[in-house]
Amino acid sequence: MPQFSWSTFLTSLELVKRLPVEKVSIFSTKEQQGDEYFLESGRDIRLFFEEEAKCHPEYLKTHKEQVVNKIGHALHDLDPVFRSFSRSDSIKSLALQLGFQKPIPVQSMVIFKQPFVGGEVRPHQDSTFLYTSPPSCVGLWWALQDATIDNGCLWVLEGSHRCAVHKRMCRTPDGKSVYMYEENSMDCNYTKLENYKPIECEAGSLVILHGSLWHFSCKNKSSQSRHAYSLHLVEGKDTVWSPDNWLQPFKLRFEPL
Ligand SMILES: O=C(O)CCC(=O)C(=O)O
Ligand SMILES: [Fe+2]
Repeated sequence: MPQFSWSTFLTSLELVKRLPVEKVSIFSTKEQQGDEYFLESGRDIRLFFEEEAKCHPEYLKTHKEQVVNKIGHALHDLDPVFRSFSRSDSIKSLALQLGFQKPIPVQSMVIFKQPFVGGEVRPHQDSTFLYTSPPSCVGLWWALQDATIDNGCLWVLEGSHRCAVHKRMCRTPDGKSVYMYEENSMDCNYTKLENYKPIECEAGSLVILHGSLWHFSCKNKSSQSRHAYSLHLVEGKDTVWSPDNWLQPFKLRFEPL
């Protein structure tokens, strides 16, 4: 198993300090992220904030490290420390063991689940956002801190990796916003939260998420943060990256491991 490189964690804290608060972009899984700042973050490194930050713009400027929700989405290409970790031999070897022939990292995020304000991530399948034909997305999620029920660990719907990809988030033809599209009818009941199981794990643990697996995480109501690094791979051999995915390679081409 690829060991997490702790220098990447320190780098993410440095990035939060260094990156400008150009725009108070709030990350929410309740509303669609249709704005330009989000849509162009696929091939850049950008900061997103908790909903609470919207009401406290001054606080955000002085204490952004306490209200940052995530940094994304091309750390694995653009930041040298994240790049060397995300493209290490051990991650490539893991991807090959998982059955990838030409693994391509397409998205990376440091997800901060801050004490008291860290927001929920609603139930979803990762292939909804990173769709290939046929679907091939796999998420690698490292706990940077112990993840518990109290601080908002992942919850997964066992067996749902066998479900079809229910919805897709697509870019509108003008490229300026996104909409949800029902790709397949609902073949598993993902709405019953009591059927999900918590994945509590220690700092450094790696959780591998099949792109069709339904998962969510709750708001962090505790005083302990629950930060994570998440890297998504897709298959580059005999698959097609959907031209209407929100995340497009544009000038920064996708590069296999
Ligand atoms: O860390 C979380 O709470 C959610 C992460 C997630 O959905 C992902 O990495 O695919
Ligand atoms: Fe996810």
